[in-house]
Formats: sequence, C-alpha cells, structure tokens
Amino acid sequence: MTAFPVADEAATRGELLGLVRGERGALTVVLGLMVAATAAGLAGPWLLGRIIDTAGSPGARVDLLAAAVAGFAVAQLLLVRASRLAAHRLGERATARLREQFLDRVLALPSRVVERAGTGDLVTRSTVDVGTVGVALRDAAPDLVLAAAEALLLFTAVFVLVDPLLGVAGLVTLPVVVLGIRWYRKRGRNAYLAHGEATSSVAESMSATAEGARTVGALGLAEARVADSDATIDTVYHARMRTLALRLRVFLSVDLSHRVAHVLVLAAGGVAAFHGRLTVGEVAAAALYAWQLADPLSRIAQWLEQVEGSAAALSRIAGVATPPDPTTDTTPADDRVTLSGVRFAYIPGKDVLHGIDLEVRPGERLAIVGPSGAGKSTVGRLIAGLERPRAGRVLLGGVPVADLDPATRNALVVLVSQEHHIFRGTLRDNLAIAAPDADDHTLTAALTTIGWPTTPDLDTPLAALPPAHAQLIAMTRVALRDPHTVVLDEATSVMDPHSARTAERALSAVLTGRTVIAIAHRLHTADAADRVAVVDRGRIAELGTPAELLAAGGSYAALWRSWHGGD
Ligand SMILES: Nc1ncnc2c1ncn2[C@@H]1O[C@H](COP(=O)(O)OP(=O)(O)OP(=O)(O)O)[C@@H](O)[C@H]1O
Repeated sequence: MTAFPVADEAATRGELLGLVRGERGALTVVLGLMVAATAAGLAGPWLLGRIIDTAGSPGARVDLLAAAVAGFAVAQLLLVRASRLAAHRLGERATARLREQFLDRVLALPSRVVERAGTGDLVTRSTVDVGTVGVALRDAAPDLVLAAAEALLLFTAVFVLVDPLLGVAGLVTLPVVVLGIRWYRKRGRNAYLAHGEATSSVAESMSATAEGARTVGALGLAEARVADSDATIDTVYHARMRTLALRLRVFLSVDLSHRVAHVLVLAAGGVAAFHGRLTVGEVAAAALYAWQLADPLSRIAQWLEQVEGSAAALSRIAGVATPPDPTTDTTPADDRVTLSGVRFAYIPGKDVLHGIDLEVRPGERLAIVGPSGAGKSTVGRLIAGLERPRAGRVLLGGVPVADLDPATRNALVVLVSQEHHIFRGTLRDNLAIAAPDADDHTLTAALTTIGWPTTPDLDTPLAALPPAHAQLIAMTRVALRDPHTVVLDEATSVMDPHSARTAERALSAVLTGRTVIAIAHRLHTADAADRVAVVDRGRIAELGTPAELLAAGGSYAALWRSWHGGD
C-alpha cells in the first residue's frame, strides 16, 4: 500500500478541467489548425481520383490537378506542424502548472502527514506521475484529437466525395473498435493504478534503504533490503505485463477491424465499378481514404495507453490532498505552555500518551527524561503543534497550539531535532528560510553570535556539511526566527566531543532568555534544568527540581545513578 490515496474519476476530471481552464483561446487555435490540416489532407485522394478519371480525356489539365495535389500535401504538412507546435506549447504550460500545483499541495500538507507518508510515494507522484501526465498533455492529447478528426473526416469524405455505400462498407467494423476501446478503458484504470502503486513501492523501498544506510550496514541487512527491492521490482514487472496484455488486445481489435474494413471497401467498390455505378477513379479515391485510415487508427490505439496511464497518474496526483487543519485567529495571551489531560495515538485505538498534565512557565528550562518509547518526543511534538492531541488540550498562551496558523506558530515555538536539513544553495539561502526579510547584516550578526567558526561568507555554496556546521545553521535559523519557546529533542548526541562542544556553545547562545523544553538523553541536560519531568509509559511519573527528585529516590534518582555511572 502506498501512503496517499487516489482521487476518484470525478475528482480527476475536475483536476483536468482545472488545468485546461483559462486556455480556451489557445485550445481554439490548436483545434482550428488541426481541422484545417485534416481538410487539406483529404483533398489529395479526391484530386488523385479526378486525375485517374480525366487523364485520358482531351483538354484535361492533369498538370494543374497534380500541382494542386502537391500544394494540398505541402499545406497539410505545414498545418500539421503548426498545430503540433501550438499543442506542445499548450501542453507544456499545463504541465508546468500541474507541477506548481503539486508542489503547493505538498507544502500545504501538515508535516506529520509528510513524515508518516515517507518520501518514495511522494517523489514518484511528483516525478513519474507528473511526467506521465505531461506527455499526455503535450503529445498524446493533441495527436489523439488530430487522429480522431482525421478518422472522422476520412469517413465523411468517402460518404460525401465518393459514395455512401462505400462509406457504410468502411463503417461495418466500427462497432468492434468501439467495443474494444470500451473494454480496454474499463480495465485500464485499475491496471495503471496498480502499476503506479507498484512504482511507488520501488521508490519507497529504495529510499528507505538509502535513508537507513547506516542501520543496514550496522545490522548486516543488505540481503534483506535487496530481497525487499526485488519483491517490489517483481510487482512492477507483473503490473506492467498486465497493462501490456490489455494494450495488445486493443491493438489487435483496431488493426483487424481496419484491415477488414479496407477489404470491404475495395470489394464493394470493385462490384460497383463492374456494374458501372462508380468510376475506377472514385474507387481508387475510396481505397486511398480507407488505406489512410490505418495511420490515425493506429495512433489512437497507441496513445490510448498513454491517456489511460496518465488518467491514473492524475488520480494519484489529485489524491495527494488532506483537508487543511483548522486554524484560529486568536492571539496567545502570553508565553505559557499548558498540557491538560493530553491523550495521543499514532494508530487509532493505541494511545501512547494516557493523560499528561504539565505547565511550563515562561523562561523555564524543563527536561523531559524517561525510558525509550515512553512518549517524550511525542510530548515535544505536541508542544510544538506538530501533532494534535486525541483528547485534552495543549495550549500556548491559552490557545490550542495546533490551531495556530503555521506561520504564527513557527514564530512562537520551534522544535529542534537531531536532523537539520541543509538545502541546496548558499549559506544565505539556507538562513533566509527562517527569516526571508532579514538583510545580510542581520544574517551575519546571527551567525557570529552563534559562534560560526570563520568570518561568515553568505555566498558560500552549501552541499553536505559536517553535522556540527549543520547544527550551527539550525541554531542560527532558530535565533533568526526568535521564538519564545524551544523544544529541543537532544540535538548534540550524535556528535564527536569537539563538535558537540561547539554545538553546545551555539545552543546555549540561542537558548538564552527562552523557555526550553529539552528531551534529555544525557545527564547534564537534566541536571542543569529548572525542573525535570519523568515520562514513563505515556504518563508523567515524577515532576520536580533535579534536587527534589534525587532526594525522593524514585525513578529519576535511579536514572541519575545509572547516568552517573556511564556519563
Ligand atoms: N510515527 C509513529 N507511528 C507510530 N508509532 C509511533 C510513531 N512515533 C512514535 N511512535 C510510538 O509512540 C511511542 C512513543 O514514542 P516516542 O518517540 O514519543 O518515545 P520517546 O520516549 O521519545 O522514545 P526515544 O527515547 O526512543 O526517542 C513509542 O511506542 C513509539 O513506538
């Protein structure tokens, strides 16, 4: 199962209409050029028929007719090229808009949704699926319209320019084509959705292996990861085979129908010519039209796959949407953090917090300690407004923190974890994320305060940075954002001692004067706190100053003793 759902057919149609809306003028130009190109193409066979019938008669201007045939052929070529160019531009514009819309949609997702979804599915939808829809908009859709118009006009030409009887002969097999296409479309959606889901699983498996490379190496999981990837690749292979099998059948029905129709037109034309109802030239023109049908029909069959695949891709793109979290306009009254009766579950029915009550005073340093899996990080995420409690309230200055709109919330409370993402770009770009309006002077001053080891050069391009530098950038971002509360998910535990010291200094510079809620994995973080909360199995087991808790001789005292032995 991939992480995000797929939109139903009605929502997908709405998405498509949204993409082409506003392009009515360009669409009219494209369609006009296509119809003109097709009409120019139809004149050729009719004129050739005239040449055949009049070539022997005295005074016939075969040369003029031949010149007209050539003229129409050139005109058709130019019109086809012009219509394709216009259609490509239209398709590219729509694809660019789709990309932008998708990015906006991903950015609007609550971070908890993105985190839980994993990256593979989102990346596949934003690259493979958007690309598939792009090809359909740019190439398949215009050519499909062109091919359908050509096929329609070819039949009309046989009816109008040659003989209705031959037209009927050419249409005898049409129901087989229509039924074949309907059969294909009925099965296509599910087959292509399954293919898209399988492709996402491959990306999911690969990205999990890459992201967890250290764990894979440390625990010798290479074989298991390879087996996992093999399984997902196998699923893609079978899903692809299914779509190819469907396509093969629709190709067969279209090709066979066309061949049979062509033979029927020739046979009926032969009989009509034999009885003198039609001239040889008329039969030749009809046969040429019927022969010409092969091209649009095979293009329709070929593009059908693209259209079906991209309809499924568009459903997957439209599926990446979550109703936005409700927000409030109420401004927090003060900087107080209050949790009352907080219960929380990642998986419905499985609470990991069972009624947390806690009040953090402005400017206080609170350390949260406890065994692994007790719920410490979850408390931190709730305070930072990244999760909503299932029951109870998490308030910032009297307002539910998760209801604050993200920009307001991020200016008041920031969660600093061990993962600091450095984006491609310069040092300036990476800091501007936190303070888009800050000038160079402000950025440089913030870096200096934080203890940037050299004179900061904001134009330095950043790629992979050692953890200590990434940490300094993260701290500078916090300083620039200037929140009153920082939730610290033990930010220096993965570093070597020297880097950790640099990071510690940066941390203490940035934390001065703020409320700090530190999820502590080390003794001195807890020791230096004003108060310590011990979380155990989703409850606050102890709460007090470090000295009080030590004196009480409870679980903090036991933890302190074990830390003291090993810190
Ligand atoms: N995204 C998630 N989906 C499902 N369960 C989760 C998720 N994140 C955490 N949990 C579960 O919630 C419980 C509390 O996790 P949490 O990370 O808050 O504990 P912790 O005390 O911070 O642990 P640690 O010290 O190991 O980081 C654990 O049982 C954990 O397995």
